[in-house]
Amino acid sequence: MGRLFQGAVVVDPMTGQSRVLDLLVEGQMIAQIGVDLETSSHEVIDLRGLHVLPGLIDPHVHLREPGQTHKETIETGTMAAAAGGFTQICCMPNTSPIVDSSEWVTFIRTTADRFGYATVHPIAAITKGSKGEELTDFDALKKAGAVGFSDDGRGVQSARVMRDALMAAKLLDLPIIVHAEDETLSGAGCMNAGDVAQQLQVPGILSSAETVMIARDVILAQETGAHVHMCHVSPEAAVSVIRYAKQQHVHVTAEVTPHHLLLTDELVLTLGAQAKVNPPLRSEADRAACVRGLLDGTLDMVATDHAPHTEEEKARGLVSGPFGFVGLEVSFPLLYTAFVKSGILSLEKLAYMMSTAPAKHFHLPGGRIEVGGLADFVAVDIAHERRVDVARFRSKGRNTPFVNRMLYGFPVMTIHRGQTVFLDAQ
Ligand SMILES: NC(=O)N[C@@H](CC(=O)O)C(=O)O
Ligand SMILES: [Zn+2]
Repeated sequence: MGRLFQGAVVVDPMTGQSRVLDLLVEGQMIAQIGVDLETSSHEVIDLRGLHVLPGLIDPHVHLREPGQTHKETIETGTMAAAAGGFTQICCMPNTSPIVDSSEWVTFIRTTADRFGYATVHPIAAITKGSKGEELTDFDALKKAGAVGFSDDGRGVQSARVMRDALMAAKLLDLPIIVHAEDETLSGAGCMNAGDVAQQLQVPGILSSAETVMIARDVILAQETGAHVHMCHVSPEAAVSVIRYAKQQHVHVTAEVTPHHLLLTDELVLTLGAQAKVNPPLRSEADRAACVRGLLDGTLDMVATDHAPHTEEEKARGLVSGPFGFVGLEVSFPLLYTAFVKSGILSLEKLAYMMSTAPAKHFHLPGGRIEVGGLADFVAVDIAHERRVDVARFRSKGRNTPFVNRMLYGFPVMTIHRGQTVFLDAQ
């Protein structure tokens, strides 16, 4: 007996076409896809009125375990992923301790598998302790399951260390995942350098702090032939540098977050620390450039940069509170409502950028719905509007500037390897 998911509009990011189809799931796999599949010997799940997308894949999540379990755990973070329609996530190594040894890579994978809400692909540190000095053992980390290397949370300040990392990663065919930040330029800033920071008389973070590092690293990627992936791109000039590098056939990919696509530093005036994130929310010109970059393929994929913090930590305020927003449980509805419902982007293209593209560029399974493929998919409701209700989050974090927004496209059911890992109770 299989499970027959009946009557949803199945979104195909590969062909750009969507139609009403039934999906038969047997075990962890999709056994059949077709119109009016035979039902008699199966459990039937009625999905009429919903859209089914390949399980979303997030290349940039902070799960906070080991060491910061007051902010999030592997269990709560993967529950949040399931609630947001994500069946696979890549997690960043800036935990306590830093994930710079194969033991921690194995710990994260096995812990996530034990809960089973989503598949977690650890990203291991580039340098020991993410101190920017000595490379970690890339070979051992890859063998333990790391899908790439990053010192995210900090930039690798030394060009020599970055070049050595690119050479080592290239030998293993894995990406170096760049948090682009020159600390001599970002300094002690707490928001974008600009009119709003001046008005509030708080230290700013220059756009150049990000763009010079992106420029440096595409040059190093060109010279070494390695794959460099740019995290959470935010300034207009950085989008231009990446566009130019792609024209020069540099192996560069890039991600953009919902907040950099939708918000600007004006929001700091009303939300203060709730609008504090790194890289910071930037100007309207930067935001619009990120949207153009996503539409023309310069920016390949969406990342939530889910970065949970407690209310007490955020309450320390704009200057001393931590950077970051939670994102797993709001990202799909945010982008569906802002770009698909308004007609700027097709649903198939959004599914491509939130599932197929990360699978392709990080060499992960999934990213499509096909016979013989993993039964990883999400059913979303695009017909009804709902409020972002942080009290219902699975994440321990409530720190989102999108609180109380009315959105379409919330996930209703998430299937991970054939199992129902999220079902909306409403
Ligand atoms: N993005 C953030 O504002 N914060 C991230 C670090 C990071 O992704 O750079 C965090 O770990 O809290
Ligand atoms: Zn980062």
